[in-house]
Amino acid sequence: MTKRIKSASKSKKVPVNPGNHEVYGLVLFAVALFCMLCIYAPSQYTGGLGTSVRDYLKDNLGWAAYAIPLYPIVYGVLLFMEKSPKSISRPVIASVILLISGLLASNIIDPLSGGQWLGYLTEPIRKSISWGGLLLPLIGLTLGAEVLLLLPPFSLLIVFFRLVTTQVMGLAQTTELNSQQRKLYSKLRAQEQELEALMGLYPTSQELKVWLGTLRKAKVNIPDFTPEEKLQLEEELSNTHDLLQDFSTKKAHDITEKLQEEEYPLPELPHELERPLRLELQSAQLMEGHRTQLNREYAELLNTIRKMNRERDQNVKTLSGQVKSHHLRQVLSQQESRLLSWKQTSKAVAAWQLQVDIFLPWMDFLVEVAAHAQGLVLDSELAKKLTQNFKKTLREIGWWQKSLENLQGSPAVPAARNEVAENVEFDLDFSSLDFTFEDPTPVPADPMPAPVPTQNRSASALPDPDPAPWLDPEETKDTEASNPLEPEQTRASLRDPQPTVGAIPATRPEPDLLDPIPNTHQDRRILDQMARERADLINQTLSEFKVQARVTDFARGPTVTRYEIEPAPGEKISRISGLSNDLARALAVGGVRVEAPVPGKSVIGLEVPNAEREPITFHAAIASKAFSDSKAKLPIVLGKSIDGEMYVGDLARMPHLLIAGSTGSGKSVCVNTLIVSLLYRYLPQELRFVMIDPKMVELTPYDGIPHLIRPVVTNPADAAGVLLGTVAHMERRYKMMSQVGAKNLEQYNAKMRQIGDPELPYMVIIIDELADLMITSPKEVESSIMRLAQMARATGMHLVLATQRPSVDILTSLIKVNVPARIAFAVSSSHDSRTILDNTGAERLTGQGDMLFYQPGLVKPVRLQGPYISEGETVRINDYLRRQFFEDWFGESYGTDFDGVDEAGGGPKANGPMDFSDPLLRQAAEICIEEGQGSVSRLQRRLSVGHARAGKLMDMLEAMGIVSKHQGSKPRDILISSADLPEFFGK
Ligand SMILES: Nc1ncnc2c1ncn2[C@@H]1O[C@H](COP(=O)(O)OP(=O)(O)OP(=O)(O)O)[C@@H](O)[C@H]1O
Repeated sequence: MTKRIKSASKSKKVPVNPGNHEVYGLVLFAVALFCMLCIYAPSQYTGGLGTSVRDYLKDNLGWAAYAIPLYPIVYGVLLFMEKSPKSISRPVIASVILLISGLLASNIIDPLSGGQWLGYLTEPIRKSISWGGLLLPLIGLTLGAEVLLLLPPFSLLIVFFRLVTTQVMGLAQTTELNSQQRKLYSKLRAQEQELEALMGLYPTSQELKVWLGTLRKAKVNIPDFTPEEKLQLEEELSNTHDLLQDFSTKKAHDITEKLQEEEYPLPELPHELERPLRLELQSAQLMEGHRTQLNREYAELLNTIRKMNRERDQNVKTLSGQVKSHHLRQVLSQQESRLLSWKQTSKAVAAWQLQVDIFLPWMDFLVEVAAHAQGLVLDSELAKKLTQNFKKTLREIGWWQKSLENLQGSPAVPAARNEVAENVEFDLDFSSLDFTFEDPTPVPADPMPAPVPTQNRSASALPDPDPAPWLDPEETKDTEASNPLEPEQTRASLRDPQPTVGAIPATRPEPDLLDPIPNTHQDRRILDQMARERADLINQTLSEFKVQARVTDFARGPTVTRYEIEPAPGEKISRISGLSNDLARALAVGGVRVEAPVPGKSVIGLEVPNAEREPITFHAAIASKAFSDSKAKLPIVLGKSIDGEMYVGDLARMPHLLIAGSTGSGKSVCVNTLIVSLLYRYLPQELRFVMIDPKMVELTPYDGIPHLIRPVVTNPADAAGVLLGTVAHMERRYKMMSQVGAKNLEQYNAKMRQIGDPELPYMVIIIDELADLMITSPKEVESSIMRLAQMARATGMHLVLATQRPSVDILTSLIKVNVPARIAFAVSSSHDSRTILDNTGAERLTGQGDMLFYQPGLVKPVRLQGPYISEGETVRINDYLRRQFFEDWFGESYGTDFDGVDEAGGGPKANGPMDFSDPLLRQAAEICIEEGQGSVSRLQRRLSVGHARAGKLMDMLEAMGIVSKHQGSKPRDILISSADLPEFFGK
């Protein structure tokens, strides 16, 4: 026995005193438990010391703090079981190397995400060589892996470099080819890439496999080909090109058939739901909020379904031309995500329908309640129940109808409602009421107000396909009468109405093209009461967690209410922010955001989503004093803050803006409000847009408006060329400015005014979905954006970039550094929020235009609710603008700068397809001959057509050889006489 013990103690080298190993093991275990508690558990379980330890570890070690408890656990277990810690030394060392390398990498990518300790080391590296610093952690990671896998040090790196060398050698071989071989080679490579892309889409296709195999074989043998073989290969390549084209066309045809089967029916809005509940009942006010909400949800569903339909139509269009693999890929992936999102949308439609069915009977019921003298008591009780649990009460209509039936026989004269409503006690014992009245003398209910058709608009009689959900047609009269926006303009338009068709001179659009400002009836008393109840709940939760703080005030914003919490002296802010999830649970909301401290105050802000949002319409936003009195050079409406202030930004000062957020969070609406803000301020002579919209749905409605210097670019492949053209135009502006000694656009234009020469307009370049461009041609796009972002400000050119993919490969550090103003909409993670704002917070936003806006000069991002502009409103404004004509000196002189460069590097691209069957073509030629010069603006005026169509007519006349090419600011020459016209157009 003694022998056995001896030999055992020999084989297991115990590092500690044999008697104490269990104690040491338990101590380590306790340390691990303490660390786990501090790091993983909410702060109320850890106390002051725990919170300090957690803060210390997290601040200094970043995310690696989560791994810390693992080490004492592992060592504790080993000691307890009397095992030698040496047995795990290799994995432990490897894990430490890997952790440190990971921390270094994350600090280089996202400063301080890996904690302050390593931050001191990585900061100088990051500053001097930026992402180049990733080499260091890369070496560390390979070392860690080598230790773990028992490989000799640096062996992985050596293998990697061997691989690279082989590739480079291969590349060197291709450079040895002569120029003819190279040409052949590059053709072959292009076809190979197209084939590979198609193989990716159709991996089972045998024909593609065979073609690809043949091509690859030929590629290898090119250097040994005789001249005859080369000729043969060229022929084969052209055959394969045709075969590939046929293949893609056939696939496009198959997909189109499927696209045509896709159906997304629009739900119907019951007309009862359009009528507001105008009853002086507390419960009716709550129900009215629900009705508005249902309308809003309906509008959202409609919007989503319309978008899907539009995208499907756009897909069909894409596949109708010459189809390449990237078209197929784009359409297939959009189709896939559309089908997925239809699954969700159809569920949402069904849920909405169910809610409507539950709600509709209440509308008649409330009318009956209002008509009854005793109804006010019922109303007060109903309001109480609704405030307590809205959804549950909504489902109990049967019970309430029965209660009303019991009131039959009461005198049916409506009482003085307001008085009673104020005097009724909310905790009345409803069950004690006697409902058995005799001699019923029912009085007809208050007639429900019938909807009044929206006022005729002076400029467009188009029905609004997507009215603002909260719009009440009956309010049109009141709101328009009380609309403070430019009353003279409105009156002038009434005196001298614009014709509804035909060309009109360029003027700023009038506010009456927008939907009327809705009159949202929200009872402040009820809202304040609800806010006070929530403040009590917050106080209660804070004291349950023994946090010494209390709510001192609140401010109700359009989307969230900010409760101002004052901590007692010595109380840590981190304790309150650590409770955000518990507070959200206590308040029964999805999430709350803590702003610590509120700028300018010594309190902590707790932002809690409102049960009912206050809609901010674009009309109301531009009618605000903030917009009408704005001295900004390029004023853009941003939204309303929690304090009720309307924020109007100045794009000229930003000087470029980045908008990012997850899908459906409100980016497109924001981009629209931004564009329309500028359209309301500037004529096309003063401001021009370049719009790039690879998604093909968001900006295409603006096609044809005179402010566009070229049609909206929808093909990502063209976008890089257009951006290059825009950079070239910026350089041209610099030259023009230096010739007259101007430092910026304002100085240049002032000089031009003095000598009576035309001024240069501001330019705003909008890219809606940067990700699509960055994927197609990342280098070209990034470098053009960089050049514009760094230099364009002085020339009056400004960028607006929008993306739904806030990842570091899209929002590269170069782009972020040069685009300092940011709008973040709701995102799914704090990591995304950091990528956009370099700060967390956007993950707590509630969607639907709820945003954080930041620009240099602000202490921290401001939370705003963006204004809503409906599709119908944008359509009306665009239709109005499309009819405008003006002397387009700028477009005729410099329009081709923005045409982009075609793929072969040749000349500028044409602005969309030419339609030689345009019935106005001959008339356009006659006008030019008659006037002895070719001018787009003259065509616009004389033919009463929009700028885009006149421009196309002129392009066609140029292509036919009737007018000369454009020559700077001079009108085009006429190259034929009227006697030659029959040659072109027949007798
Ligand atoms: N400012 C706003 N006020 C009220 N509702 C809004 C606002 N902005 C957006 N919404 C609602 O959110 C929906 C989605 O908005 P939007 O289409 O702008 O999202 P998105 O981020 O552009 O999505 P996607 O990237 O999929 O196009 C809209 O249909 C609208 O109902």
